[in-house]
Amino acid sequence: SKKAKIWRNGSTNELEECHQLLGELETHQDAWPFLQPVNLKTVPGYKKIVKKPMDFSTIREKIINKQYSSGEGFKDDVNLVFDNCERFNEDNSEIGKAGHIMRTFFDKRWTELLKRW
Ligand SMILES: Oc1ccc2c(c1)N[C@H](O)CC2
Repeated sequence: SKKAKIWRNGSTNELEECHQLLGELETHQDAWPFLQPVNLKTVPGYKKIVKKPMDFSTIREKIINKQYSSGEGFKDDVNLVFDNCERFNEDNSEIGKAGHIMRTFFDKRWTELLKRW
């Protein structure tokens, strides 16, 4: 829920399950556009167009540094990766297609996790 400021039932295994799911995202064959931050110095327009850059390595750092107060914050950052991708890339481009595949994969796994919590 929006107001949740702690992990549901306070269990640490939710945080571990987000960390495991992140591993599945990082090892997916279509993850390559999302593994590292976009280089704002070399990609024309990206810094202006994408207000909140996000990538899987940044999400990993945030988990490790306990910067998520809820599973929702983790989910929001993963969705931010895919929303940024849609903003900057044509749907039928290689990176645009990878973003749609990765979003579909994440949505399914996230739904499965929510059913278990
Ligand atoms: O042609 C290009 C070149 C660089 C990038 C993209 C497309 N899309 C990524 O979202 C951001 C980086």
